[in-house]
Amino acid sequence: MSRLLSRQHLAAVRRSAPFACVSRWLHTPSFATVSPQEVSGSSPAEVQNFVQGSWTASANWNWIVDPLNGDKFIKVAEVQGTEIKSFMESLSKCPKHGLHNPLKAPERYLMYGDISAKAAHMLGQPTVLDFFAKLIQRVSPKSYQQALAEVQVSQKFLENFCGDQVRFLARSFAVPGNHLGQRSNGYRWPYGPVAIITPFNFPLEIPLLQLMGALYMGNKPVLKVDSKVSIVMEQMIRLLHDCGLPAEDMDFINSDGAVMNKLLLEANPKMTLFTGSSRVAEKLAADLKGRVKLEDAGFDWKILGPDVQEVDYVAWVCDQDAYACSGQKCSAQSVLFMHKNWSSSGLLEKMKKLSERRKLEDLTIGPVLTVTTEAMIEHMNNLLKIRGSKVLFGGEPLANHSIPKIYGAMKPTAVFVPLEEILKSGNFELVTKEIFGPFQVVTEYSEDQLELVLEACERMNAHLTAAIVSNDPLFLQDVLGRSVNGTTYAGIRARTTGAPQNHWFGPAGDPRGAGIGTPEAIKLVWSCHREIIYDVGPVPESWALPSAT
Ligand SMILES: NC(=O)c1ccc[n+]([C@@H]2O[C@H](COP(=O)([O-])OP(=O)(O)OC[C@H]3O[C@@H](n4cnc5c(N)ncnc54)[C@H](O)[C@@H]3O)[C@@H](O)[C@H]2O)c1
Ligand SMILES: O=C(O)[C@@H]1CCC=N1
Repeated sequence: MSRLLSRQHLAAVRRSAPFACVSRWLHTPSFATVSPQEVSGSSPAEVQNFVQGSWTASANWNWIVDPLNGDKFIKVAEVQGTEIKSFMESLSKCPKHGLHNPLKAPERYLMYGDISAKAAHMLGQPTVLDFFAKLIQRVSPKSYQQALAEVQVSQKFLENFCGDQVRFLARSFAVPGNHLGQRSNGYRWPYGPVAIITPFNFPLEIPLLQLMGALYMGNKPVLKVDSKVSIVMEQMIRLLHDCGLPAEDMDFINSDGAVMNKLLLEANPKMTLFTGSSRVAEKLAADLKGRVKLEDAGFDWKILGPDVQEVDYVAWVCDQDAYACSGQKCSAQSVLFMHKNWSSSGLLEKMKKLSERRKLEDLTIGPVLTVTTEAMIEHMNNLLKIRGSKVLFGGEPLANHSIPKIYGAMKPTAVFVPLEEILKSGNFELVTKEIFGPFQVVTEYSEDQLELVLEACERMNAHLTAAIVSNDPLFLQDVLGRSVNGTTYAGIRARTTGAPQNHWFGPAGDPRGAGIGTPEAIKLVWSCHREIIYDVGPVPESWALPSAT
């Protein structure tokens, strides 16, 4: 039973387990209480909560089923509505001026630089990289390379904020005043008690980068990750504790959406970072009276320009952008606007061939955790009712698998819809609906239809990632100047996915838009501006009481 075990118990398990199991446990990192290879229906894992410095269970266990075979393989102690009091108390212990700020406990900025350095070193160990990559694969099935890349981005992020880089996030500025003794200082100030809510598809990267950003700026966060994948962050929190993260600095809650909603309404965090669907994002924005930053849905576009070149490479990037992680990236290529010059280039045939390479055995195609096969087929059939539409490839369920029916299992699919049809008001909402699975819409445009393409992009509601695949500088300049997506790649190698830690990732065009991972994102999301005006005198000897004004 690879349960959540105390260190002593773990040592006993390692002593008593059969050699093969021992060898696996021997390669399990010291902080770990689960083994990715062990977790299964016959050896289920447990996930607990962490509140006010202690790991806790709950009266309610929510069983998570293995996305590959439906076995109950993880049980999560999901906090019930009657059990949120300790989380509320914990958040209430943090004042609005935070656990630290530029004028209070500044040594904590240095502490977090040290924690980042230690965590970066530990996460960079090959066995630890592999541990998290495999654990991610178990709960959010993606290819090993995709899972490893998520861990590597997280590790590089931690490297980025070693040493003085955390205190540099709180860099302030001074402006001279009108008279001696007066000056104004601009500071980045924490919010204090905050909340972080993250989805299932990046079990480590999104929660970790947002958690550390919140802590760096002096906040006290309660973190909630989708229960389907929260085992990953539970293990990462253990790693962070081993690297010096103070036990009282953050809480970790497992719950369903409704209980988390209740906690937010009753604990009143001063800021909530939400990453997930637009439906929930808009609800929370209303419930929390705007005290949110959102990374919500992505309906991400790619425009191929008139200059056809590097067709094999472009086809490969299109395949990766649309179908890696079975299309379950907020940055996934959802619609491809192909200039007509590409129609005779063989691009679509190459994309079809690449999609057919994908197989369940290596998880280059796999379970879809929030859209069923039936829902994807229904969406496809609705698109096929549009005049001139057709399936380019895919369009069928995966075969020969044991993926439970609560999850989707679909071949990589592309549906062609004529551009003029897309723009018709009766079709636009349907065509631009985000399908969080291996599904994309393809269309083409002629030289004189770029305006229609840009109209389509303007009418979309989500402006997360985009790609303009061209090396024509005037074309790039024109499209970039008349679009808004917050993370836009431009050039013949442009992609929509795989954002690393070294550039902004987030939507644009929405004042509630969040970002992740960069200094700009951390400061924008996890701090606010505070101006302190010093006016210490001396009062001039000649001063006399002026008339009232
Ligand atoms: N912008 C980004 O960076 C980004 C990244 C990943 C996923 N996403 C989006 O997330 C969606 C897929 O994830 P999903 O279907 O799990 O999203 P979801 O909104 O259903 O769930 C996201 C998280 O919110 C929690 N939640 C649900 N209802 C809640 C409520 N009322 N109050 C508080 N918390 C609640 C869930 O338990 C989960 O932890 C897609 O739309 C995708 O585009 C966006
Ligand atoms: O490329 C992506 O979709 C991920 C999500 C958050 C940052 N990068």
